[in-house]
Amino acid sequence: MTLPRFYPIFDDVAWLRRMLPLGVKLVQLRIKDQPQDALRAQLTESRELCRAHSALLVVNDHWQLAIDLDCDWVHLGQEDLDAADVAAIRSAGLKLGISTHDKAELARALELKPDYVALGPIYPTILKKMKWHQQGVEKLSEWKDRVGDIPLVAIGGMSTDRAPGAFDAGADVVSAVTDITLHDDPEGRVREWLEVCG
Ligand SMILES: Cc1ncc(COP(=O)(O)OP(=O)(O)O)c(N)n1
Ligand SMILES: Cc1nc(C(=O)O)sc1CCOP(=O)(O)O
Ligand SMILES: [Mg+2]
Repeated sequence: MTLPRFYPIFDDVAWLRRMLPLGVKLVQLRIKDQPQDALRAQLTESRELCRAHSALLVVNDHWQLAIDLDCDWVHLGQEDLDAADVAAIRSAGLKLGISTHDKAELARALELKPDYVALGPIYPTILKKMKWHQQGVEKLSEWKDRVGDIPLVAIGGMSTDRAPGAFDAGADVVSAVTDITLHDDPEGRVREWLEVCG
């Protein structure tokens, strides 16, 4: 499977309203700590916006809601996998992306036949506290050897300047949050990302 090479992550549908018209074709909605009705409204509008812009929407964490709302993709981390019903996700036809941080997590992910594998944090991230030290781009080459044709996503501290190095090392897709959301001109930054990612 070939995925778009630029994969921004946002915490509110309002970002999707702004960024999808610029040409973003793969986007994750990563919402923490919202009540179920608000989540449902966010996912429903995001699904419709992505359909209207021919973009892929990946729902982080909320796999049951993604099934219920007829979404196409979910992203799960290792702790999410402990509680998720992967068989239900698969039988509902959803595609699945999985986070990995070490070889044991990668082995677990590969057993589930993921539609992409993410490796992070490639560089230090300020988005959330992580127990993992930065992996470095070299680890992307090792991961690419291990995942073969499964798309490999580089995440964590990524920027437009760092993206080419990640692609050269073996990433198929580069994901970013704060490089966009904390930028003075998020739309301008997304345009730069789209250019860098070709
Ligand atoms: C593309 C991508 N990679 C990694 C993550 C992290 O997932 P997870 O470890 O479950 O952590 P949270 O994002 O849920 O805090 C991701 N969301 N997307
Ligand atoms: C959500 C997330 N997961 C990571 C992982 O390594 O699994 S790093 C990360 C944060 C990415 O944000 P930023 O681009 O601002 O560093
Ligand atoms: Mg998660």
